[in-house]
Amino acid sequence: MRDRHPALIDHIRAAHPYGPTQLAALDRLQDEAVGAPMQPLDAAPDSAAWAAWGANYFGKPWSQAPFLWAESYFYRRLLDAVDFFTQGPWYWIDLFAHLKTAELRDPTLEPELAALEHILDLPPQKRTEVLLLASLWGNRADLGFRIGVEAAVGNHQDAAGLIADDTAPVLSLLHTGPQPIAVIADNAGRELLADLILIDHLLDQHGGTTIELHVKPAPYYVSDATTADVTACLRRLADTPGASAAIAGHLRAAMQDGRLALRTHWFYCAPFSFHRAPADLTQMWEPAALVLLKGDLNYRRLVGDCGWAPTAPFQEAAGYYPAPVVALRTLKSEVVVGIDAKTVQDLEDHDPAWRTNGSRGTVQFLARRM
Ligand SMILES: O=P(O)(O)OC[C@H]1O[C@](O)(CO)[C@@H](O)[C@@H]1O
Repeated sequence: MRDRHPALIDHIRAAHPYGPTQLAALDRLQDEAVGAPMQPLDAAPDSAAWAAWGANYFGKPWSQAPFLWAESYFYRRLLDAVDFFTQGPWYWIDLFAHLKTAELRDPTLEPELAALEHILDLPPQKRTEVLLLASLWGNRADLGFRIGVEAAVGNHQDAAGLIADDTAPVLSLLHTGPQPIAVIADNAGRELLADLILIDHLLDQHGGTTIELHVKPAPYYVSDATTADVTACLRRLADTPGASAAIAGHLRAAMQDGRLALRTHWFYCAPFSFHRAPADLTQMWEPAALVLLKGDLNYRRLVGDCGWAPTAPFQEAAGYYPAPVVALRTLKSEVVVGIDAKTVQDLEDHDPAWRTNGSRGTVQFLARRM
């Protein structure tokens, strides 16, 4: 937070032609980010909620609030500073849109999308595995993580990078037949493209499958996906002729006939773990035969952002979750469970930053509670 948040504010200032009001608000947030006491939200529809959630933290340094709480509040304050929820010229202008757009315009994407033809030649079960792992490693393409840090994302996009691997039970569940699935998305851009390609395959594999794709209700953690980002990704897929464009067409058709539905909930931008999810959100998760939970932040919210021993069982940390769940995550923050002791020791010996450098991934699965 000390390094990344000031760098992000500088970046946002430089990227947009804001006027004195927004610049002054960004300056105030910058002062807080480097040590001034945390201030409450200005008048906004959700300021009463934040006033209650933050009663113990306002007036104190940001470092005294829990990390998950403080990061979440920082992104809410950024929206406030740039008048995102204020009627006027900056209303609902995504301050991170230029970063997400740049990722979709990256010329290296074109050959990757063109290569989809080869994936479609694979036998269906192998294709599920390849696309599931593509969705996992897509989580490395995270813009917030890159800003202000030198992420040592290296050569671990292989079996060695996967330090907990429940792929087998997930694949067998996905191959049982049509079922309701939920995907809780993380980042827009490359990661969301990979998620959408997986979704298309799952819909195609068993007619009768339905999928709900959960996105954030507003810009968050720089690159988190919103409805606008789903639209942008569908357009990007459609721009590459062949398999990619065909997938875009299938997904649009699935949205039109209701097999694929977008969902969101205010709680996805709230500063808490999923233990505190309200009933109307847990009711969205419960019917799923499998919830695919993407990314580092969702993982922290699943297991609780606390000091678990890395060897603590995944079941112990996530057993409360109300549906079968697979967490597909690359490690960008300290919290992790379900890693065997020998692997932990090896990682500590050979790559002490393994929990935060984004180079390791986990596929962790929990079946439905009995
Ligand atoms: O996009 P992801 O995978 O959820 O990663 C978000 C993560 O990035 C960070 O903001 C920085 O590493 C973490 O605090 C957060 O959990």
